[in-house]
Amino acid sequence: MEKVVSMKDVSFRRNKQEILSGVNWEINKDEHWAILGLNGSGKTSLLNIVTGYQMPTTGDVTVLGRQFGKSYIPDLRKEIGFVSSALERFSEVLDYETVEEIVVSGKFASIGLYEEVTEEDWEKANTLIKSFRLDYLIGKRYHLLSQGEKRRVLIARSLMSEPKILILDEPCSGLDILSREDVLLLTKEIANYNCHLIYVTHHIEELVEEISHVLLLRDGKIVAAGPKSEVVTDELLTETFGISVGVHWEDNRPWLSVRKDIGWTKFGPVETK
Ligand SMILES: Nc1ncnc2c1ncn2[C@@H]1O[C@H](COP(=O)(O)OP(=O)(O)OP(=O)(O)O)[C@@H](O)[C@H]1O
Repeated sequence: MEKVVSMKDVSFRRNKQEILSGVNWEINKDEHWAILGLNGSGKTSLLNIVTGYQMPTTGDVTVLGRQFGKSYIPDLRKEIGFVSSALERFSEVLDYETVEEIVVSGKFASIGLYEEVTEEDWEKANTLIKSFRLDYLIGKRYHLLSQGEKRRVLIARSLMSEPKILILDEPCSGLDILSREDVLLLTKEIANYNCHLIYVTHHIEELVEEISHVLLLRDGKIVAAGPKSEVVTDELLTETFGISVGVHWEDNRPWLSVRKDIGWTKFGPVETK
């Protein structure tokens, strides 16, 4: 069966720095992944390779049936949706557009409305707006939305082009608990849109039920990659984050606590028992 993403022995070097090394990773059909790792662990670099924005220094990469080095990569990008807080930096372009204009413009995978929009496009945008429970915002301009509403609108927009992979890069960063839960509820909807989710976060409590698999990254190397229940463990997360942590599960959702038996100084861990 064709893999959604396949990486074999991938490395990525810049200025003699080994940013990624020995990366072997596969996403199969119907899997939804989360990527966790400290700042600077290589998450963005890994995603830049998946989207074809950066070529690996060594190794083989195939994404959605396109083998890097042998396929035309710009076509691939049309099949990958990407939502990150970086998009909000373009907000002056979006500011005076209405919620429905922003969602429908996702058809062109560009910011703003530049091409002709058909009746069918509007219908599709309206369906997305309804299923993402954004209808109460119809007619409202982007700059008037709360941070959480902006994220949800951008996620709805990203599905207009029917991507086969959707990357959400820290979609809940900076949100309060209520807005975070609203965004997390959307992951259920996204799973119905026939696309494969890659969800980047620093917080394991965002690994909701729909996330089936997890990749842990530390210093550019994979600590573990596989089914969520096998990867989200005390030992593997402690290794990934470099601080002693414990996981507990509530309603199939993991939560993290820092363990008291180990204290931290600037020189590293010390026993406190
Ligand atoms: N093009 C590049 N040239 C030089 N160094 C780079 C380049 N891209 C990334 N790096 C370095 O590689 C390391 C990994 O960066 P990356 O942005 O992939 O980490 P990250 O896990 O996404 O971090 P964060 O959680 O802070 O976003 C960092 O030390 C970064 O400075």
